[in-house]
Amino acid sequence: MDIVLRVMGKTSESYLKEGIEVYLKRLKRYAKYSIQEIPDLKGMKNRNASEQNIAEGQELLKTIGPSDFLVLLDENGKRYSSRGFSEQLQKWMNAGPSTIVFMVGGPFGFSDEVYARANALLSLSDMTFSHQMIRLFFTEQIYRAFTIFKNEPYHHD
Ligand SMILES: C[S@@+](CC[C@H](N)C(=O)[O-])C[C@H]1O[C@@H](n2cnc3c(N)ncnc32)[C@H](O)[C@@H]1O
Repeated sequence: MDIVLRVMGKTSESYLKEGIEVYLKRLKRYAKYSIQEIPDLKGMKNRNASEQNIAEGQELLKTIGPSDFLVLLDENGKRYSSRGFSEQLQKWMNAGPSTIVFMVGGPFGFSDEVYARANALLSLSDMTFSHQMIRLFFTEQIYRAFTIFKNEPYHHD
């Protein structure tokens, strides 16, 4: 099974790239996890928030297969402890989709069409993070979730 974090645009900051690489390397022994960057859309500066959301949403939805399990990262989604997330991830995996896609929204979040396709909404905090930083925080949480499944001494309650 593949676990994918799908995001709009490249990871721009080297300090984030470096941190993400650390966790991608560590994750190799546990899961088929990757970060897929969808190229930024051109001409967005002249569009209002709702137009941007709709255009980005259409791009994001093109990348979702009919049997993909889609989880949106969203401040208003369900919050878990790291241990709770680890259990929930295992349940989603046990349900047997070939791919679980976690998706990060753009500067204005997601369009209604994307919300309508989502299978679940996941919040990492009540605070809002940049769409760049969330890539690192989420990747570390995925690593943490796998070390919890495996009972390895990374997470301490
Ligand atoms: C800058 S935020 C945009 C959020 C903004 N509230 C909106 O909807 O207009 C960009 C993206 O980062 C992700 N994100 C930021 N903070 C988050 C959090 N606390 N939990 C989960 N995802 C978050 C979400 O995918 C969000 O769509």
